[in-house]
Formats: sequence, structure tokens, C-alpha cells
Amino acid sequence: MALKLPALFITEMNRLLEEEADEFFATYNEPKHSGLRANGLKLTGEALRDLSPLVGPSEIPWADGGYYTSEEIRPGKHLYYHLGLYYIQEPSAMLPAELLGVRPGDRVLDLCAAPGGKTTQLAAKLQGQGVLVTNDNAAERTKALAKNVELAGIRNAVVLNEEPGRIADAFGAWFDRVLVDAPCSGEGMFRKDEDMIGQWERHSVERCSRMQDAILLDAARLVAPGGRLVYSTCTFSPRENEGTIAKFLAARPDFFVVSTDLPASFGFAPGRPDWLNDEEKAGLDEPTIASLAGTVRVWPHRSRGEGHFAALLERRPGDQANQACSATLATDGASIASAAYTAAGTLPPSVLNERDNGTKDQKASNGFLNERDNGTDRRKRGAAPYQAARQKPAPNHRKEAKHPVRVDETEDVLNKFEEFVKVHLNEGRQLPVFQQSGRLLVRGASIYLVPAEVPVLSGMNVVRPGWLLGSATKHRFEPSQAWAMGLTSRDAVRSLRLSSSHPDSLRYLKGETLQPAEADIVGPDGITPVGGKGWTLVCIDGFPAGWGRYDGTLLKNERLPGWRWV
Ligand SMILES: C[S@@+](CC[C@H](N)C(=O)[O-])C[C@H]1O[C@@H](n2cnc3c(N)ncnc32)[C@H](O)[C@@H]1O
Repeated sequence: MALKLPALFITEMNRLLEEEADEFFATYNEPKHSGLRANGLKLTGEALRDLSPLVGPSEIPWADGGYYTSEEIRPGKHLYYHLGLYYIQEPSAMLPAELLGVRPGDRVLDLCAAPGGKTTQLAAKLQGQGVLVTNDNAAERTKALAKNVELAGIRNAVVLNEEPGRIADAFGAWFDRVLVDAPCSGEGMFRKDEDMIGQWERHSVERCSRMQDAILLDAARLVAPGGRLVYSTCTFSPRENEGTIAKFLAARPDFFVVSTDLPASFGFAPGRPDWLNDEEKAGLDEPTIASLAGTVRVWPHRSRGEGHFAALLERRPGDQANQACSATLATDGASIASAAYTAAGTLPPSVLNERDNGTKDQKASNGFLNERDNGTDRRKRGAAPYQAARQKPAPNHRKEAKHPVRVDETEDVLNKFEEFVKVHLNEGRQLPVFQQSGRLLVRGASIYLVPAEVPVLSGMNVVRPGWLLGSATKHRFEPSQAWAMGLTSRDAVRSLRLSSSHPDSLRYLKGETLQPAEADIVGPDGITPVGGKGWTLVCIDGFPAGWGRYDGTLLKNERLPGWRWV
């Protein structure tokens, strides 16, 4: 065996797998599986395969747009990676988001999300409709999460750095779909990442299992009646898999296991209720214990993927437990809602809609109401939703006192932003996006498009309250890289059309100034030269790569240093 596996792990796997163990251990002498997944927000798997030799001929059968690839190809070093056209992801890791069955328009929560592989997959399922709240409690890791959200061009995501309990207090049972890709002992990743072996010795299965129990109980509070939750790990240990689910079902009988029923050709194995210990079985009836066979185990000796476990759970419709969550929301909301933002939006926040069963009085004591009332007023005045941020901040904004942003500064940011949209963007395509999919929010000098329906997230650690569109400086509005990545070439009045084989493409991604041919500065149709000067969306093979400023001869590179290909 090439890898030095922990002795305890070897003993345990021999005990569990019995006669299958030799076959299992033999996989540690074989190469690991690698994959990538086309970013469905930008192109299909077939389109990516037509474009790129990176994509091997072999599809990952359980993942939309997923392909096996080889490490030698180094897909992270390719230009298309920097355009957000795909995400490099281990094949089994593509399963949980598929199981969740996300539909466009859903409210989706990815609770343990960094660095964001499954988040980008869930966003593609939403196709820009609905809301994706993506969270990780490790502040450092949310940097990579936010970057991957932006690289993928996701427009309807909120990125949080919070503890699950605080999210549950604020949102209540608000989500149609929740993913808990739990921290785990990582036994299934030994072949992919040898460091996991050392970490296994330090982080015991028992410690992980306690964390999982707590996260899952908080996650349950966030699932709307009739909604679904996927729990997944990349470990083999029954304590962290069937054991965690069994204890959860005993604590939350309003949830049940949905049998996954996947094609036998995938090679997945059923969950193992027979591996539960007495403590885990306590309080469960026989049919519930047996239902754990409906969860999924991915074994490297049976499937073309590393070790994984996934359980699809559903919350029974119409249960009453939800009302308790809402009461907590309303009470806690009063303090949480000492708002963090300089301005709120027009669309009625639906945190207190009928799903949450909040009473009128509860609503009245909740700071979320400010936002809705103001929104109603503005709608009466007929103001366009995208002007939403023009309103006086509510008087009780706690963080505002710390970093005061005056209303006239908010006005200034908005004026500069509107001027930018008018001059540089194809308004006919952009305004409907602003009006239909969210509300504008000014925070400091930056402006965001917050997904419609998302409440004011006051008092929470918000990494990105929405799609970062850009920031105002003293003299102008500067569009963000995130905005560029979520646009198409048709959205800009002026774009630079580059082909990936042209040396300027690489030079642009590396941050260099370009001297483009005039004929390549084109209008929204991507063909007709437009000339003129100003902000220009740089597109490679038709996909946005970032902004530049064209002065008629040179194109100044506006890709921020953190985004440059080094
Ligand atoms: C398996 S990783 C997630 C991988 C991610 N889903 C992806 O596809 O890229 C587990 C994550 O859970 C986070 N985590 C650990 N404890 C947490 C908690 N209590 N609440 C939220 N996230 C937590 C870790 O920081 C880690 O990023």
C-alpha cells in the first residue's frame, strides 16, 4: 500500500467490510479520480467539451456537466478556469448537490460551504432565479467562498460567515432546500489529499460526530415544511454517517429519509442500518432504522469516485414545530434587526411571510418591518425598484453609528452608479435584471444587488449581501470584477472581443495593458465595431473576463491584482 494509513482506520475498515476489505484497500494503489464540472450559468457540459481539450470523453453519470479529467492536464492553469467556465471538483463530491433537487426559484442554503464547490453547482441549478444563501463559519475560508461565487458569475447569492444557530434564529424555516456538507474526519479523501491522514489522527471521529449533530439540528430549523435537506460527508465512519442521521431522526421525527433510488450503473451502495450501535438506534422504530438503507455510500472500489456518504431528508409538510421557530425569529429579530446597512430595499422581505407564521404583533416588533413599509411607500410613489436604496436609513442602525454613511453619500453612490449604467451598459438588458431579481443596497461606497426576498440581514456577519456591482470613488463609479463575471457580452455598450488563442487574452488575464485593434472594440451584438472611449467589457471567446478602460488606443487593465493570473 503506497499510503501509510492509520492503523486504527485499517482495523475498523477490515471489521466493517469483511471480505470486501481487500478490494477496498487495493484502491489505495490506484490513482485517485479527478473531475471538473461545467458552470451551467455560463455554458453546458457539451459546449465546454466542444471548446476545450481539458474535458475528457468520459461523463460523470450522476452530475450534470461533470466530466472525468486527469490531474496532468492541470485544469486550474487554463484560461477557461479564469473565465469561470468550470469548477474543479472530485466526482463523488458532485453527488450531494444533485440529490438536493434544486429548482429555479427555490430558496437554497448551503450551510457549510467553503470553498464553494457545491455552492457553484447549486447556483447553476437555480439559473439565477430564487436565492442562494451560502455560509461557512470559518472566516478565512469565506474569502475563497466569495471569490468562487464571483468567479462563477453567480448573481443571486448572499455569503455569510455565521454559526448555523444564528442563521436559524434569523431566518427560521425559510428554505426549500438546505445542504449540510458537514465537517468530517475525511476518511474518503485519504487518496486525494494525504494531509487528511494526519488530520484524522488529530480530529477524532467522535469529535466530528458531535459537531455534525449540532449543525444538523440547527439546519433542521431552517427547512420549510415539505422542504428537503441533504447531509453529506466524505468519510466512511458509520458514526458520522448513518449514526448521525439516526440520532437526528430520533430528535426530529418530522423528518424522514427519502430513498435515493439511483441507477445501479453508478455503483453506489446503500447506507448500512446494520452498522448502527444501540445508542444510535435508541428511540427509533424498525421502519425508521430500515429507512437508512435509502442513504447512499460511495465506495472507491465500487464507483469511479472517492469515498462519500449522502442522505436525502424531507421535512413533513404542515407540521407545527415551525411556529416555534418563527416566534424565536420575531423576538430575536428585534435585536438582530438593529440594521447593519445604510439602506434597505423595496421588495417586501418575506422572512415574515406566511411560511413563518409570524403574527402581526411579532412583525411590528421586528426591525425587518421598516424595510417592507418603506418599500410599500415607494411602490405607491411608483419609484422603480432599482432606485430602492434611496431612502433614509432607519434610525436604529447599530453598525451605522460606527461607520456613518450619510444619506447624501448614499445618493452620490447611486448617482454615479446610475450614470455608469446609462453610459456603459445596455440598459434594456440590465434594468430588467435589477427590477426583477433584487434590490439595490449601498454599503459604504459599494453597491450590491441583493436577491429579491432576502431580508435585511442585520447584525449578521455578512461577507457579501448580494452581487457586488462596484464602488464609487470621488470622481466616478468603478464596476467590480464580480459584476463583469455575471454579465454577458451583450450587456455592455462596448466590449473587446478576443479569442482565447490570441496572445492578448493571456496578457489581459495577467493584468497587462493592451493595444487592441479598433475593429475588435464591438457593440452589444459582439460583431459591429463601436469605437469611442470608456469602460469596456473584455470578453474571451464570448465570455466576460473583466473590465478595461479604452482611450481610443490603449486599453487600461482594470482587473484587480487579486484576480490576476500569476
Ligand atoms: C467538507 S467542507 C465543505 C466543502 C464545501 N461544501 C465544498 O463543496 O466546497 C466543510 C466545511 O464546514 C465548515 N464548518 C465547520 N464547522 C461548521 C459550522 N459549525 N458551521 C458552518 N460551517 C462549518 C468548515 O469550515 C468547512 O469549510
